[in-house]
Amino acid sequence: MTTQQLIEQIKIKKSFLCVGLDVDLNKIPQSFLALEDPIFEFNKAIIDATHDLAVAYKPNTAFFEAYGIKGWMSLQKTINYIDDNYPEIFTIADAKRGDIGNTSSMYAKAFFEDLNFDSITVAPYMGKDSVEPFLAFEDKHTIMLALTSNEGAFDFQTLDVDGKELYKRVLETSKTWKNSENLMYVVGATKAEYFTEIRKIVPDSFLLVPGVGAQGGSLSEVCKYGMNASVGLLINSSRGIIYASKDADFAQKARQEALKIQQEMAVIMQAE
Ligand SMILES: O=C(O)c1cc(=O)[nH]c(=O)n1[C@@H]1O[C@H](COP(=O)(O)O)[C@@H](O)[C@H]1O
Repeated sequence: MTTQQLIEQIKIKKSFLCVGLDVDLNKIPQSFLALEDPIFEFNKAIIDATHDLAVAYKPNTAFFEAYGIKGWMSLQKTINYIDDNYPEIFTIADAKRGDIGNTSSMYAKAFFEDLNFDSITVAPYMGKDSVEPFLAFEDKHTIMLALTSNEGAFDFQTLDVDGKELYKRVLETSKTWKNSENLMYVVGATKAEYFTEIRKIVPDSFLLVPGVGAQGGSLSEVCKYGMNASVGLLINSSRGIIYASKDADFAQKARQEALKIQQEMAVIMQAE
C-alpha cells in the first residue's frame, strides 16, 4: 500500500486507529479454546467488529510465535483474512527485526513477500545495512523504533551522543539511507512531550504510536504535538480494545472501545 492510499483511508474513515492483535489465550473467552484455531477465530471476530473504525491492524508476532507452528499458521490466516476481506487496511507485522544485511533481506522476504504485510517494525541498533534491505521493497514500509513507550527507553534512547540524544541521531541518520522515503517511526504515546522535537526532524513521516489504553498515553496530547497536515499518526491500542470484555460480548465491547477512540479522532481531525 502506498502512503497516499493510507492517507486517503484516514480521511474516509476519519480515523487513524491501529488495532493491535496481541492474542493471549488466557485472556480470551474460554469458549474459543474448543475451536481448532482459537487465535485466528478471535482475531476474525475482532477484525469484523472494528474494520470500519480502524485503518490498520498490528499483530505482534510474539503472541503467535509463542504457540509454535500453530501460532505461525494463525498469523498467516489472520493476515490473509484482512487482505481478502478488507484490502484497504494497512497491515503491520510487529516483529522488531534487524540483522546483518543478508539476514535482514530474508526477514524482509518473509514478512513482505511470503506473508504480504504492508509494513514491519524494525530495530535500528545494527544500523544502515541492517535496515536498507527492508527499505528496498517498493510500497512497503519499514517502521523503525525511535523513542519507545516503555521505561527502558531512557536506558539508551535518550542518552547524550555528542550533544544530541541518541533517538534524534537515529532519526537524522536514517533520513540519509537509500529509499528512506519508505521509513516510518515508532514513538510511544507515553512520551507526548517529545513529539515537538521529533517533528522538527521528521515533519512529514508517519509515526506509529503505541501506548494509549493499557499503558496510559494520551491521544489528545499526542495529536497536539505530533499531528502533521496529513495526520501522520497511527495510534495503536491492543489490550484496551481486544480485551474490553472477557465474556461473549467481547467483540461488541471491542467495537465500543474502538468507536470511542475513532470519535475522538474525528473531532481532532475536524478541529485541524
Ligand atoms: O512497536 C510497537 O508496536 C511497540 C513499541 C513501543 O514502544 N511500545 C509498544 O507497546 N509497542 C507494542 O505495541 C503494543 C501495545 O499494546 P497495548 O499496551 O496492549 O496497547 C504491543 O504489541 C507492544 O509490543
